[in-house]
Amino acid sequence: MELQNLTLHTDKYQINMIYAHWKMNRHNNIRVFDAYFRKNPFHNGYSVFAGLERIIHYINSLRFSEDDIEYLKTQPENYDEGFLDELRNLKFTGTLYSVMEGAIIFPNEPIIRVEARIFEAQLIETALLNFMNYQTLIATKASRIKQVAPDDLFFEFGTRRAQEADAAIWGSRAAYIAGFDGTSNMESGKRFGIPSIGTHAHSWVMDFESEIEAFRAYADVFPDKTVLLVDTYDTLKSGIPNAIKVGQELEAKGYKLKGIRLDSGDLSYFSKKARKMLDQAGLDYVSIIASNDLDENVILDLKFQGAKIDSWGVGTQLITAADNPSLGGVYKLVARKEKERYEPVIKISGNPEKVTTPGLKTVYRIINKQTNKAIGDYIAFVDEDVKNAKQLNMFNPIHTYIQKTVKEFDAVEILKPIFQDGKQVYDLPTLKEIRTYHNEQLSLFWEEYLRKLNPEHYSVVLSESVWKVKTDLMASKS
Ligand SMILES: Nc1ncnc2c1ncn2[C@@H]1O[C@H](COP(=O)(O)OP(=O)(O)OP(=O)(O)O)[C@@H](O)[C@H]1O
Ligand SMILES: O=P(O)(O)OC[C@H]1O[C@H](OP(=O)(O)OP(=O)(O)O)[C@H](O)[C@@H]1O
Ligand SMILES: O=C(O)c1cccnc1
Repeated sequence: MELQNLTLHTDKYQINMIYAHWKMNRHNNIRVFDAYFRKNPFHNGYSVFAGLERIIHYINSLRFSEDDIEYLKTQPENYDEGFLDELRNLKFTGTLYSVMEGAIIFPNEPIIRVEARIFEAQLIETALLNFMNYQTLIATKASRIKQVAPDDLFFEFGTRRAQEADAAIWGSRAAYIAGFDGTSNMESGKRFGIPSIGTHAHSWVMDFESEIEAFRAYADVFPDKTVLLVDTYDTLKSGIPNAIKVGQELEAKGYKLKGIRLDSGDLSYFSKKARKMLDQAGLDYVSIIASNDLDENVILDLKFQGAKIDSWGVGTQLITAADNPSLGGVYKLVARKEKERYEPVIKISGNPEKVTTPGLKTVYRIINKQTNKAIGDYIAFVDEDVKNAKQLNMFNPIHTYIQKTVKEFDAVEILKPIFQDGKQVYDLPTLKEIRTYHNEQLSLFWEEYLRKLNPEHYSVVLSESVWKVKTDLMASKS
């Protein structure tokens, strides 16, 4: 895949900060940043991580071109020539840990940790958050949608309504990670190997003298792949009867009509009528696909009404995350490396949820050995031995009354090394592997945490050492 250079895809204040660091000769100081978010979107109980592949491509192609440098020269900041030379030589030399795409993740735990020269670590904040926030948001929305009808097929139809091309392309990949089955976007199909699918539009029908001619013509061209859109004129009186006629004609030629698509009106009523009419005509194998501003709530309601729909085309609501259009992921400085020691740093806030958690940390998923289900996530300093601990005190830093001691557990570190000293040490998994990993991850959680309405709160806790450093630092700053 062609790598796109997005080095200037950053906020100006990042460039100005790294310039000021350079002027003060602080730019080589090693710093640690954590990326995390504070609240699940859509009132969901979890989020689904996506965006890592693009972050890896971005970091691997991090280079200021001469064009970029020329642009920087036009800026009123009047950056020194020495700084521009430093930029000319820039590449990522740091270490980056991340959870894997498809992972189930929760608020307030590091999902990406960057340890690098401040010069690099500061520069990449904007793009890294941009990729992580959008793709994780869409994967989470897709997961909610898929969950309401796990045995049905879901197709991503949102390109025309997406916030421009990148969102459409990477959004359809995010949806596929979280369980969608295909996309209408051909570029995503080509780039990522996602199954691409398509029916036809109303314009196809309107371009012929009659609906039946339009259906026949399409079936002639695609005799074994035809899905007919039946709502251009009158769904019950002409659309479905004409589709049945064409289905029977196809049968006579040894083919099978694949499906019909409903795109307006009462989708429950029409689908039940359509199913009956198709079955009575011997076309019980013809599937019914629905579209029209669908989201997880409408689909759930249609399932509840007993709609006879097998496949769902979901566009606008998914690709724009319409009911919660951003994920508020942040990237915070958590430690300064001084002479081989990591000095934890903190950002204080009146809102306890916004106080940062200091130090060089990692995240363990604590799994009950008997049930093989996740109990909670445990944030500890990297040098704490969590895996071999006899017992853990799961102590919630915000809701301090929540405490439990766990004994028979496996601690699985969910942050994985992606770059070590600038070198990529992580082999990119295939999308198939990512989908499998996602499903394995889902199976680690009790359904109480996964349900779409009022899910149980999943515990994300701090080790006692992290909590102590945090409270001591808070006390020292107040
Ligand atoms: N049985 C149903 N129960 C609940 N919601 C439904 C049902 N049937 C359709 N819907 C949803 O109701 C909304 C109907 O929107 P709208 O009134 O704009 O569509 P329409 O008039 O049928 O079609 P269009 O305007 O696209 O020709 C859509 O989001 C659709 O998915
Ligand atoms: O509704 P979405 O979930 O976004 O799914 C994609 C929509 O795009 C197409 O409609 P079109 O662009 O022709 O316009 P329409 O929505 O007015 O039918 C298609 O027929 C779906 O209705
Ligand atoms: O193939 C389809 O039916 C389709 C594709 C994009 C948007 N709406 C429908």
